[in-house]
Amino acid sequence: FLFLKSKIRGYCWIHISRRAPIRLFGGQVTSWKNDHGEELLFVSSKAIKPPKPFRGGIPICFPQFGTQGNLEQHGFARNRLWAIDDNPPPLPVNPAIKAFVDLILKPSEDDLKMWPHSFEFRLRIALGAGGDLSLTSRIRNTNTDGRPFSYTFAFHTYFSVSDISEVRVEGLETMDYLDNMKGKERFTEQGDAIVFESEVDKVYLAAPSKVAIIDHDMRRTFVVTKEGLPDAVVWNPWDKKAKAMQDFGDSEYKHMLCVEPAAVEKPITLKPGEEWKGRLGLSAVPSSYCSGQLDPLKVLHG
Ligand SMILES: O=P(O)(O)OC[C@H]1O[C@H](O)[C@H](O)[C@@H](O)[C@@H]1O
Repeated sequence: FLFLKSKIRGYCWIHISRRAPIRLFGGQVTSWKNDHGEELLFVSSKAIKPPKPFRGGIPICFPQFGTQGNLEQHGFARNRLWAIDDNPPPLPVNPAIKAFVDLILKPSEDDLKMWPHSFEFRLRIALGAGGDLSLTSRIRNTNTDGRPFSYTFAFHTYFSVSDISEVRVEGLETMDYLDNMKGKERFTEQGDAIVFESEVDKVYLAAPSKVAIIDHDMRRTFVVTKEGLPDAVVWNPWDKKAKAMQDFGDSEYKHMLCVEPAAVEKPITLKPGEEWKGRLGLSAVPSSYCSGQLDPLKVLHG
């Protein structure tokens, strides 16, 4: 089968290959498991029900990332009911894909009052034979008044990690970033891989197409690939902000890390009839870390 549809707690979920449930509210992947049934994405034990955004999995930020505009934080797509797209325009066939589902979001009359642009947002969620997960976004300007529109975007991916203090992110060293905690001021990352000792909220600019999250304790490496999305946001709220968030446990920051392929610094502009495509690829590979034996270049370049 390609996917199953079920109704749990009054709202609709779909499951592809029993390994990745997707919430139609938000078009949001809420779980991704490996062959051993281990959860790879973080979901807060305090995640709340619609109409609030769901804390965990892979929320979609569109048409605005963060507070960069007049809309609600991260835009409205994560707060809308998406539909199953029964007849999506074809995408190039990838033989590694085992199962997929297509979703679609179009603006409601109320959305058009807030953001006066007509669009079709198609999302393909696919599982590969080895358990890899990919999300492909296609956004089309369907304005009939000849007007272009611009937006910012992110796949706000929450990874589950054993202990944030033991995690390293490889691939972003020496990159320029905007620090959301310092009024979006621009800095350059120094030296080594990124480690975590306090709150982090950074937008890495023109980040590489592959980033690795190395979890020593779990002996696992997440490889995040991105296409069409120049930036990568890295976020962990740490203890103080965790306590202030209603839908997040006080100590849950220890077990999560957001690495979010995104288009933040330079908004994407589409003319009527134009379509943009962005892709997120996730794989989780076993890593046997033994004091410095893990070769980051191997992780990043295969
Ligand atoms: O609480 P939310 O609206 O889901 O946002 C959670 C976080 O998302 C991103 O990572 C932003 O860079 C952060 O500034 C924000 O705090």
